[in-house]
Parts: sequence; C-alpha cells; structure tokens
Amino acid sequence: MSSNAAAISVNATLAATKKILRSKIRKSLKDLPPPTLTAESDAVEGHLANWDLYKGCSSVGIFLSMPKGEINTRGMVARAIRDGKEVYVPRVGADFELCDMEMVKIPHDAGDIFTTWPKNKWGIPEPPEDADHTIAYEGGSNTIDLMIMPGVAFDTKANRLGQGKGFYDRYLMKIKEKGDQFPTLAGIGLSCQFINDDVPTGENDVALDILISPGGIITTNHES
Ligand SMILES: Nc1nc2c(c(=O)[nH]1)N(C=O)[C@@H](CNc1ccc(C(=O)N[C@@H](CCC(=O)O)C(=O)O)cc1)CN2
Ligand SMILES: Nc1ncnc2c1ncn2[C@@H]1O[C@H](COP(=O)(O)OP(=O)(O)OP(=O)(O)O)[C@@H](O)[C@H]1O
Repeated sequence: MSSNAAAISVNATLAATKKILRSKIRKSLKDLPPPTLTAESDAVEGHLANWDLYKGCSSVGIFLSMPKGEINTRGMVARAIRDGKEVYVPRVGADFELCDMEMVKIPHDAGDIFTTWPKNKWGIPEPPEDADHTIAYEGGSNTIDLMIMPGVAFDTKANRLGQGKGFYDRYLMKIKEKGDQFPTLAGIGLSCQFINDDVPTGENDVALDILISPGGIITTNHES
C-alpha cells in the first residue's frame, strides 16, 4: 500500500470509530429525562460561575443550545451577560457545506435572542446576517478569553468528540493561522458525555484545557 493509501485508510477508520461513538452517546442523550437535563445544566452553570478563570475573564465564547439532546446553555448565556462579559456565539452562515464559522458578539440591547433570532437548520438561534455585529478576531481585536466548547463526548484527557462537521476545529485553526493567542478552551456537557474510554482523535482535533461536568471542574495536564 502507498503511504497515501495508508493515510486514507487510517482516516476512514478514525471517521468510522468516531461515528460509532457519536451515535452511542447521542442515544443516551435522547433517552435523558428532561428534568435531569435541566438539573445537570444548572449544575454546570454553578461550577462555571464559581470558577476563578471565568470570574476574571472579560469575554466568553459560548454556544446557544440546540432544542434537544444537548446541555441547555440559556442560563449560562444570561449569567455571562449579567456578569458584564462580552459574549460571543457561533454563526455558521447559510452554506453549511463550507463548515465555516464566526463568533459574533451579542449586542447589549439584543433582548431574548433564543426567541427573536432566526434558527439555523439544527434549530440553533443565530445572529442575523443583515445586522451590524462585532465579529471576534477581526482586525486583530475582539479576542475571546474563554471559549466554552460543545461536544458529543469528552474523555479524561479532555479530548473532544464534536458533532462531526469540524466547525470548532477549523475555527481554532483560523485563530492559530492569524497568530492570535488561543482562548482557554473549556468543554461542557451532561454526565453521560464524560466517558472513561479514550475519544478517538486525529491531527485536526484540538484537546481542551478543562472540562466542566455536572460533577465539577476536571483539570487536565494538557498544555495549550
Ligand atoms: N448548540 C450548538 N451550536 C453549535 C454547535 C454545537 O455543537 N452545538 N456546533 C459545533 O460544531 C456548530 C454547529 N454544528 C453542528 C453540526 C452538526 C449538527 C447535527 O446535529 N448534525 C446531524 C446529526 C445527525 C447525524 O449526523 O447522525 C444532523 O444534521 O442532524 C449540529 C450542529 C456551531 N454551533
Ligand atoms: N482544521 C481542519 N481543516 C480541515 N478539515 C478539518 C479540520 N478539522 C476537521 N476537519 C474535517 O472535518 C470533518 C469532521 O471532523 P471531526 O469528525 O473531527 O469533527 P468534530 O470535531 O466532531 O466536529 P465539530 O468541531 O464541528 O464539533 C473531518 O472530515 C475532518 O477531517
């Protein structure tokens, strides 16, 4: 086998292994009773709120949760705004196939974005394209101190398995290519998403600095 063919086969195996793990965890998430999802989301919010790095940071990147099968971030978003942070959220834009993403600042007068902003194909609210929004890392400013990352699964070394489109991994690569400093990367999720087995990883996957589970903050030895 040529080295090129070998690399393709390794990547195919990696993608298949990730897919199996993704569907297993997605099933657990689907079966989670709504009161458990709410209680666990509140617990994660509590740990975030008490974390010194969060308390000291001025800008936070966070995702707006999907309607189902994902930790509910409404409370965390509202809290970060109340705490006076600049809060940035993803906008994936109209062409999903590009897998391109920006982090857009929530304007101070935005109101209840979960009800007023348009929803993308996954039911996630997104900042409207036509409004005059501030984009993170544009013109070398508006950087993000703390990036709260979604995931399907996280392992004990803070490796992350995402939704399988590579949006966040590509976004982080853009920051690196611009020569900007990485934000602190914190993965959040529900209990069934923190697994003892290793998450399969490839060369594009970026390990996180810290995990926040309903049980508390999990620090790692990972050097960012
Ligand atoms: N709340 C939230 N916002 C986010 C993310 C996320 O994980 N959570 N993203 C993180 O990257 C980006 C969006 N990426 C996503 C990629 C795929 C799916 C998804 O549900 N995909 C399949 C699932 C079924 C399957 O493939 O088996 C689908 O289209 O139904 C959702 C979000 C940016 N915004
Ligand atoms: N930085 C990158 N540049 C180019 N392609 C990438 C990059 N990161 C990931 N990809 C590609 O995107 C696809 C999905 O990657 P992967 O399965 O790692 O996504 P994920 O980390 O689960 O998703 P997400 O980051 O959206 O949560 C793969 O084909 C992968 O090769």
